[in-house]
Amino acid sequence: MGRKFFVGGNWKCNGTLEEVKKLVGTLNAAEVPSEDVVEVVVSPPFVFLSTVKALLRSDFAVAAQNCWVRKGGAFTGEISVEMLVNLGIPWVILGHSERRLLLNEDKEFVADKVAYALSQGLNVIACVGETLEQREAGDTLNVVSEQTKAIADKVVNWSNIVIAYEPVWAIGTGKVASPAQAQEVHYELRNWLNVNVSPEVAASTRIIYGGSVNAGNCVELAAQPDLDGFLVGGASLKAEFVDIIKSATVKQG
Ligand SMILES: O=C(CO)COP(=O)(O)O
Repeated sequence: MGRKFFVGGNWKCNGTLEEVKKLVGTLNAAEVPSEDVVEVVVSPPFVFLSTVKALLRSDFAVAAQNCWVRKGGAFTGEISVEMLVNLGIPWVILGHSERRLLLNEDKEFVADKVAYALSQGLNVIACVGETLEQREAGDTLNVVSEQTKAIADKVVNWSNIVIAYEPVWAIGTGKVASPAQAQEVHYELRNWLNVNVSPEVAASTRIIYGGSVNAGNCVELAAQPDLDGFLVGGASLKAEFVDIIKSATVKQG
């Protein structure tokens, strides 16, 4: 199947220039498994992207946290896909629940962004996930399938997409999904891809987990068969992120 373990660090709206440089220094000094074993991508706020790209070790890549939905132009405050391509930024995170919920990005808008970013050569970390209310109503699988379907309806080539399953109730709350809860949704998402896209896409697409991942819970999560890595928030701002990267070796044994 060849799904290389993927660890993303989503720095969200955090950090000063000094803090960002210090964090990059920590990452650069870290001993981690080789690029054959794990793909590492960190996502600083837009204003620090160039600095991080210039200073970061060459085996780690950078991602933007958002982009405009179509070609750039008269869209005050937005950052275009073309600009990211121009700066050599290879990845973008799209559809994060903080943008879906706080900035009212609906699934069609997210899917349009994914399709446009891919069309211009970016790799996309596409986030899906249910709220606590939706989980308690038994709607988890419906919600994540609908979010994935919106993307699948607009995307032909899946080779540059990583899906991040991030249950909203687990983000920044310290309430991590149990390994079994995560595995169940990852399995169902892969099954959805199998039935609705193709067996090849289901087998090759990485589905990573996000929501209160830390050094203490990453190994058990990483051991789940349909979990191909992590999208880490809070812990990606700390040296602990290195331990999370190292959990990739769980897949080797
Ligand atoms: O939203 C997340 C990553 O995109 C997860 O955030 P936390 O790891 O802080 O829960």
